[in-house]
Amino acid sequence: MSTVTKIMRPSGMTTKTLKSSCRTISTSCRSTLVRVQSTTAQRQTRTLHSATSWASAAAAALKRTYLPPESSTPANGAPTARSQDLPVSRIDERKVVVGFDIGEWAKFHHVWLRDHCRCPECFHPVTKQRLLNTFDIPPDIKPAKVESKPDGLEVHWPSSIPHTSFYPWDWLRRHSYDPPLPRHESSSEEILWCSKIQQAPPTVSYEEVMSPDERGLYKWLTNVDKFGFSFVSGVPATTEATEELSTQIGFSRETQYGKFWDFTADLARGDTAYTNLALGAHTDNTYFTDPCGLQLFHLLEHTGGTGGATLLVDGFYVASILKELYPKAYDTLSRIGVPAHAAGEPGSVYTLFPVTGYPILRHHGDELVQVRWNNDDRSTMDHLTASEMDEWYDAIRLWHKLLTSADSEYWVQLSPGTAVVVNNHRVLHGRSAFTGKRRLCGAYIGLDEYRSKLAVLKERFSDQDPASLSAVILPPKERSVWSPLL
Ligand SMILES: C[N+](C)(C)CCCC[C@H](N)C(=O)O
Ligand SMILES: O=C(O)CCC(=O)C(=O)O
Repeated sequence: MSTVTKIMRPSGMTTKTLKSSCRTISTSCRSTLVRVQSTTAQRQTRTLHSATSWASAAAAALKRTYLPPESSTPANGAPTARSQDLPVSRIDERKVVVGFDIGEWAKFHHVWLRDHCRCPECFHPVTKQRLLNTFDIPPDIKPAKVESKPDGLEVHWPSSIPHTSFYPWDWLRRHSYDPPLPRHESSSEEILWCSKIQQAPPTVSYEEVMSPDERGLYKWLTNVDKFGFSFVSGVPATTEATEELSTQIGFSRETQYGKFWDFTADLARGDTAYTNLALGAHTDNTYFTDPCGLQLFHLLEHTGGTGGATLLVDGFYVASILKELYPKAYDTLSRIGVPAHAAGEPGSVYTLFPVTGYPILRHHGDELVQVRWNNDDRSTMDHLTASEMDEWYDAIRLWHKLLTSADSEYWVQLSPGTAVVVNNHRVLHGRSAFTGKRRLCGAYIGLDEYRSKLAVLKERFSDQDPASLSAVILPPKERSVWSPLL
């Protein structure tokens, strides 16, 4: 799955222009970036399949174009006959070759195919766990026969270890690796945002979210999936209602601050969150190996004072600007680890292992998957060379400049009744200093719990637009052993 980050520049702006305009960014959001997790090529149009049916001679000629040239050793078994427009398959010395389309073929190791059999004997139909012992498979196993069936490839293993396996075409194609064929899954879209998001912040109503059909919950989490945060309006201003709201997503993540927090500026816990100081844009739990996934906040009260506005910044948006304008700094922040600690509680002291910590920008391949930034919770930087130290400070200064620009910052004054959930791996949060009595409640939710709930809701509603889901309560769909998730 590749990720494409596109910067839709105001017309006529070139990168050079961009640099100058970015440095003088005032209020206008420089651009809207749409980061689309998309497949690479679109499926080639099956021009041939729409053509008239083939004469056997033509089909024979085509088989050659469907499949790569035969391996040096003669293949055992001619390609299965192509009929009713089915993919073709052939047994080579160590792999089965499947021709899905003109020029779209992939090879699968014999041992891989046997190892991935998902019949009830090899793969538990209920628990979706593997039952087959991989290490009982002879390393030189080879199918006796392969057959192209309407729904998939049927493989007959040799009579010495009799077994028949079946692999749906779509599943085989999705898991192709030699070579990996372009994926055709619908793209899931991440929308990077700047301060302009204030015009239409992603919001769902409490009533929708709490609806038993889970339609509103799907809408809420789809917002978080796209924007990295979402408000929930109309939440009763109580800890009970807020806790019930957070458990709609999943069980909360307990930490040294408790399972569900109800906090104010009384230093009840050893952290500046429990003061009235301003907190710059940060992500939480930088001192944990695995920072929490979601963070839910609900302002329950603010009386007798001012300030206490909430700050949200899209870390992926800011990172994309840093990458565009200062690629060297982007690389530095993607490489150099930052140590962190939480040492304000007498009964606990959290530090990172390895002690040199993790980079501010974490990637999976080329894709940015996490922003980890809290300059207040940072420990001592002592693992860099002198020149790296200069490089790192230069880089975080550029990062800070972009992070705190009017273009990036979205300030909002929360009020009782409106909760907000942020993806702590992407969106940074903070607050302005305040006076008076200010009380918030909320919870952390693990990234895996959030992703699991979203995946279940996608299974249930995937073919419907969350915005237009009917109020009908859909029963949970039976999860197939061929689910694209497994
Ligand atoms: C529990 N509550 C969210 C109120 C505060 C947590 C402390 C925040 C900490 N400085 C961090 O950045 O992780
Ligand atoms: O008080 C707030 O609005 C946010 C506090 C905060 O940043 C945190 O608890 O992580």
